Amino acid sequence: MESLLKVHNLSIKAGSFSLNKICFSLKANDYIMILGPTGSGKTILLESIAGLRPLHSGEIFFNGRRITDLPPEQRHVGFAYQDSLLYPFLTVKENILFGARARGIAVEAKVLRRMSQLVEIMGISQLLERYPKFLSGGERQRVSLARAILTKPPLLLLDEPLSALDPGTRQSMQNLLRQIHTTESISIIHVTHDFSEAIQLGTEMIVLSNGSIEQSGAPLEVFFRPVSLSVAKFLQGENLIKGTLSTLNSLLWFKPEHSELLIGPLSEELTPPLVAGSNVMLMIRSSNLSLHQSWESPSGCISWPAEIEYLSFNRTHVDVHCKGYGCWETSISLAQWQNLRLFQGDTVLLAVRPENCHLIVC
Ligand SMILES: Nc1ncnc2c1ncn2[C@@H]1O[C@H](COP(=O)(O)OP(=O)(O)OP(=O)(O)O)[C@@H](O)[C@H]1O
Repeated sequence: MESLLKVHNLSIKAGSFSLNKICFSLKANDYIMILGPTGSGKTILLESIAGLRPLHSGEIFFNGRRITDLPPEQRHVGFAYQDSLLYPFLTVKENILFGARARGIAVEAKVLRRMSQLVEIMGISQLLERYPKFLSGGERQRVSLARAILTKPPLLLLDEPLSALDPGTRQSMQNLLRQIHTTESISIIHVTHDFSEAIQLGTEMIVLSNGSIEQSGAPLEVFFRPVSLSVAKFLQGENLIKGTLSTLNSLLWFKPEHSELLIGPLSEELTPPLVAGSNVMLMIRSSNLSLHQSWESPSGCISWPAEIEYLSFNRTHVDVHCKGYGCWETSISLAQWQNLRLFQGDTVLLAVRPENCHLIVC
């Protein structure tokens, strides 16, 4: 499929910070989530696509047309800023209609009808005559979002658009974004710090670090298979264990540092570039590590004994922290815990399927 947006070798300098040779493309109907530590260049990247930052080098194409030097108003992208940036001397209604007014369509019945529907869904219909300084942070964010999506731009750029919302309002705004993405064919690039938001909404994910793309791909692929330790840590990878690879019976096994345990044999698909003696980090997502009271290893799994160090109870599940050949974290549902009745000091069997042992080269 043709790319709607193509960013090629984009570099930007801002003081001592630089965004380095960013390349990615977005197909019509993609929903790209951009994540990265604070200061990694997420906002600068969005601003450069919107035409608000001059490029140091590189090119941007939109619908096959080079837009690198086009001013923002000729790019037809919607932009909702992290800090809303509403016009202080305009009311909420005038702010929402601002882009439509610039295009001479603010008085059209269908535009006014869409505005009424949006403000109703967003819970801000009672605020239309207010000025921005009399709005809460969450209200300002919703006004900014309404302004960005009113004219159905083919590309929508969102910079942490839901960060100031309470969980309930955030969920309904996520539903709205999913709906406009699918039913109105609006492609979206969305910056967030919230990984669960990225999984719920994104079809693609880009992780930025120090101004470069560190990893991109389907959100769950990046979640379960981070390419580097920094991506794994940023995405709160659990069960990150340092060790080396060893050979046993011509197959590769993982040996945790300071431990006699051999975890394996590892799935051959995961290890082709790796050889015995390689220093690696093993990562097992806690959702892939199961816990058993019987000593029989579940079929097809690698297993080892461990002692429960402590349990941490949540509303729906219990995090179980164990020690045995390393420190391990897994979680079980509250209902499971009620059946198993596990306590601190109990010995259990931990098990994982070989294909869920993800290796990161150190
Ligand atoms: N005009 C400027 N002059 C100098 N440095 C700048 C300028 N604009 C941005 N920066 C710096 O560039 C870096 C990247 O900024 P950016 O706002 O893109 O980060 P971010 O990833 O969006 O961060 P956050 O998650 O905190 O919003 C930061 O260190 C910022 O201080």
